Amino acid sequence: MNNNIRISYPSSEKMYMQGTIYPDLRVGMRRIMLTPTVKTVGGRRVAVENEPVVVYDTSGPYSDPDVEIDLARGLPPLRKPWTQRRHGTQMACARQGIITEEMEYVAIRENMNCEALGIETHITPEFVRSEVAAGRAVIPANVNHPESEPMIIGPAFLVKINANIGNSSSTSGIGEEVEKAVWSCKWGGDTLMDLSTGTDIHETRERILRNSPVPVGTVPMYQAFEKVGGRVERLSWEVFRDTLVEQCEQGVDYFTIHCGIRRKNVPLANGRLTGMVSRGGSIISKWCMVHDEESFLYTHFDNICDICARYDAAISLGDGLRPGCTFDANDAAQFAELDTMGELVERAWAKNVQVFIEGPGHVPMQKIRANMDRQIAKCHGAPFYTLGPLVTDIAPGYDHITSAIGAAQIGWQGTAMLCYVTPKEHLALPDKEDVRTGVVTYKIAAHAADLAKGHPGAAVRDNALSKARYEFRWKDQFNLSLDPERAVEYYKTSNSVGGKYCTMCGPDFCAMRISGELEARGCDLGVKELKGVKGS
Ligand SMILES: C[C@H]1O[C@@H](n2cnc3c(N)ncnc32)[C@H](O)[C@@H]1O
Ligand SMILES: Cc1ncc(COP(=O)(O)O)c(N)n1
Ligand code: SF4
Ligand SMILES: [Zn+2]
Repeated sequence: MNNNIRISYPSSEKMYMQGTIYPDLRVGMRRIMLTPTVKTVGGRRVAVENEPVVVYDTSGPYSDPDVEIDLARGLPPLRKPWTQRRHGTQMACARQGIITEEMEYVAIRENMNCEALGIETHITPEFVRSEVAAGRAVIPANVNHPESEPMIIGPAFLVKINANIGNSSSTSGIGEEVEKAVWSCKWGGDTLMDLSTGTDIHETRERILRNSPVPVGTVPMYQAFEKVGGRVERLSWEVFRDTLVEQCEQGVDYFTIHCGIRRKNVPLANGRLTGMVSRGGSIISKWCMVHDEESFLYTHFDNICDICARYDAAISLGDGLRPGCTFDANDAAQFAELDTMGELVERAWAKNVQVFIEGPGHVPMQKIRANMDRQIAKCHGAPFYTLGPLVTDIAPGYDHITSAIGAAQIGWQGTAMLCYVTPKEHLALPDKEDVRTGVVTYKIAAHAADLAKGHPGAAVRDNALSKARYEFRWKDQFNLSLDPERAVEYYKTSNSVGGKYCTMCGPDFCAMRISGELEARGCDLGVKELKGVKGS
């Protein structure tokens, strides 16, 4: 294993913001340093400073040069002192009116440096508490995953993205999976799901958890199924329960469990074009049919909640009957399951267990809204977490894009977390480079949704980048971008750094240059001082 794993970003510094309720809190952020704007005023060249831009940072201690990284030992246990003095789940605390360390942490994190910029925000620690109390937001934070930096999933907050990693029976080792995990954090992944189904499932998860600064989710059914040698008839509540406890002990922050599948609803998927595409969903459906019994995930739901409550693990109600093609979208099977999930939400809340709802899948654009509306109508305000959705089926190799189109739309409509899809979807197990592409693609979808929703301060980075672009501050444009390495690589394919144009139009046709010259001659084109972008 490469023990020197580090994350760095060009012209960026790690910075920390302090807590108020809890002055010991240090909330990590990234500050991007910019070069000055050079103007000619009255024949003299003057340099006007551009303020650094502060951005949300998922890279944890990996980007802090003062923290020693040792993958064999794992990250520092940030949350340990907090969880040791606490009794009860985040939801239990919230309902008692207690603002936990995690709640103040996420409030600071979501606002970035809005206060310094004079941008108003609705996000206060008390607001976070009230959203968690109402079940409208989830802070996935297993007491046994102290390495994780708190984050929040809810429609009133920044839209989050999840990256799926993990091995399959055919490929990849533990070192590779840890590398993918850290890589996802570098590019902006907010949570990770370890979906391993191959060898060393327990040890792979252990190494990911100990080195993950973001919450980790799993589908415990995969390991339970592996334990019974892939023989559905041998599966039982007991095997599942023991697996769930094992993973809770390790520190898994949220579990995808397909509790919404009822035996009576399984046949609804029969007439579909692509049947069932959920692994967990197909396994539990087969169990129901083989045993001719109701699903033990449904009948034991309260037991599942009791286990999760002991560790403050959250439940992600898995969409086992999600449509696997646009033709099957919004059918009776899918919506029967969604309605069942709505029933289960209140039972989780009765035990102070945080819960969110998984959604599809493959959905053409005109059918996306009905998914969000029905989730809102039936699930009592619990956050929605969707896979894409992919808006067409005809682009294998480009399904990060077919799905990001749907993800941006459903994110704007109120979905709280978007599960990424990589270019390898439907084709092969993604590698490290696919993780980067998937994460950056989903950052685009999530950020587009944040802008459209008007999240406080979301536009600061866009405006700073646009200003840099207009002023031909190329390095600032690259450094402010989601993938600076890619931007500079493309620029260099046919430019030498620094010109007042690029090879797209060439010097004579560069509209931005012509426009800039007009302005310099005194034609005011109306660009005003931008909030949060000083030095205009
Ligand atoms: C539910 C989603 O999870 C993805 N998925 C399943 N297993 C893995 C894995 N090991 N790595 C990455 N993605 C995975 C599938 O491609 C599907 O889109
Ligand atoms: C958003 C999301 N991520 C992961 C899964 C689990 O996969 P599966 O349902 O295939 O077991 C899921 N159902 N939804
Ligand atoms: S991605 Fe591949 S292995 Fe998974 S369901 Fe589709 S065809 Fe089967
Ligand atoms: Zn698919």
